[in-house]
Amino acid sequence: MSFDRMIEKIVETQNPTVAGLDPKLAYIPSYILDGAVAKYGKTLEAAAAALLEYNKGLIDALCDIVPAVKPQAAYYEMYGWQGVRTLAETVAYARAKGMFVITDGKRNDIGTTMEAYATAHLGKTDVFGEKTEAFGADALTVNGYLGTDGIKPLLGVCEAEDKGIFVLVKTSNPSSGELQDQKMESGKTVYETMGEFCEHWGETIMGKYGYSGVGAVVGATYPAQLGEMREKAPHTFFLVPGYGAQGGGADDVAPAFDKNGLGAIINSSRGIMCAWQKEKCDEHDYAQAARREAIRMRDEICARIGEIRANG
Ligand SMILES: O=c1ccn([C@@H]2O[C@H](COP(=O)(O)O)[C@@H](O)[C@H]2O)c(=O)[nH]1
Repeated sequence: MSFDRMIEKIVETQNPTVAGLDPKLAYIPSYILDGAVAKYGKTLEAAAAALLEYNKGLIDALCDIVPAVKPQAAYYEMYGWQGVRTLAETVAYARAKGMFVITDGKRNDIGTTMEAYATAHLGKTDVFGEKTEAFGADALTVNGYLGTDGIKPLLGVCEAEDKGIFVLVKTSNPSSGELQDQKMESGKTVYETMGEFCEHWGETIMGKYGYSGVGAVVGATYPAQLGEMREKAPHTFFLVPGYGAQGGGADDVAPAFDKNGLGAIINSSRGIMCAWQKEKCDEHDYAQAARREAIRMRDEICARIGEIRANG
């Protein structure tokens, strides 16, 4: 019902990062693509099979050092139902390897439809009286801008199934301020108000480390707002995208952490997935290149957290 399981994985691996799994065919080594095309032809089936093999290689190489993965649903939906099946298989594979899985779906809708999303991604679907996990993630990203009606259905599922949600608060993209930075009548910004909602929504699903099961997405590309929200939303765990490919670095993400070095998990997707292309190494070494980048990222961020803690 909270992020306790994720926090425990972060502490166990001593690594507050999450590897994004946003696979595109352009990132996948040709030996994997050629094998899939030889088997299935130039079809969606081949693309989905290539994605799965690529993801499994990454998960195998990362599962002992990285606590979590974040598959972004759009990269799977792009390949039709075959791609969506790969999403479900990726989630199951990562969980079987002990990783915490955050499905980045940014779902939102009115109450009854949100109930269906909650059941699909975090809960158990009733199939002719039998309860079955459909996608089975540990956490889901959601958009809270439809208000409490759109979030409440998730809270019950989070409590019953020990799952969590990350609500979009201050996103990493360049135009996020067009709406999110606007001042409301209260004098507070829209993102600050959404952060307050997260604190409130999480009150009933509080965990033993002081963080609830309602987290917030706050971008690494806005370090000042990360620091501001860390103070203003002390019970809200942050999922921080924008490190690496979007320009964020260790200094930028440092304000996301609390005095114990917890409170945030930093995402890198392209930085880890495409490390083999950046390194220009042998394509057969793609998963080990991802591991090298994950270790570099972990060490850079942990060193920065350590400096801050040492300086009080
Ligand atoms: O504000 C947001 C919310 C979500 N994202 C997602 O995170 C990853 C970032 O990928 P990189 O390759 O590390 O840039 C991607 O899945 C986005 O959809 C975000 O970037 N910003």
